[in-house]
Amino acid sequence: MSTPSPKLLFATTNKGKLRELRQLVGDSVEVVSLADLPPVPEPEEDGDTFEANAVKKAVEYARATGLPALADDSGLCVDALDGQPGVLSARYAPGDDKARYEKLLSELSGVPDEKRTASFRCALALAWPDGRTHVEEGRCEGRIGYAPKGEHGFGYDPVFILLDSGRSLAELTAEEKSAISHRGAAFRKMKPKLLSLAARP
Ligand SMILES: O=c1[nH]c(=O)c2ncn([C@@H]3O[C@H](COP(=O)(O)OP(=O)(O)OP(=O)(O)O)[C@@H](O)[C@H]3O)c2[nH]1
Ligand SMILES: [Mg+2]
Repeated sequence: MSTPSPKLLFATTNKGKLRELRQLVGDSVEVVSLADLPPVPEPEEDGDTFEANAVKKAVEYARATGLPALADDSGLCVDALDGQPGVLSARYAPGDDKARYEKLLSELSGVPDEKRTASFRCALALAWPDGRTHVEEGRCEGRIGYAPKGEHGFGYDPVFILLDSGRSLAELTAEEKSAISHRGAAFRKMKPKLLSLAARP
């Protein structure tokens, strides 16, 4: 029996997102990641919204590879910073994730608990090689802590505190995070479209 051909490209360069998307999709759809394919130029993320950037990434990766592509544009919107870093979350500070959340903590120094509210947002875009697209969004509410805690997750997770439990997103297992996260919420809305890719004629 021949190996079945891949049905869906996870079009992200972010290993944390890739890990979460793989766990969310399980074995319901055959997937490949960018690392499995010949190099493809990285789209410029010049949109003003998560949706615009997610669609741009999905369309460009689908055209370049000939595969249906699922792209994720996401970020952290902090109320006391007028929604920043928002779509610029990945570029908020040079260096690594730690440098970025440390900058955030320093920007919020002296800001009291009740004004440290924030939300994670995620737009997931599915694009077919012919240019058709479908977008779903999700969000997760919380507040920014005062020091990092937890070893799981990625990005700003160690400083993002959940309102009900007081735990950081980085203190949750991958399954616990996906059950309440912006990405998990967007993914569950997108899932029927993804399953339709796997359907055999
Ligand atoms: O703590 C976090 N938990 C999350 O669940 C999460 N989701 C997104 N982010 C942050 O938001 C930016 C995304 O930027 P982004 O959408 O452009 O992705 P990226 O550039 O890393 O990869 P790509 O998918 O574009 O290839 C990056 O700084 C991420 O750290 C998160 N941080
Ligand atoms: Mg990016």
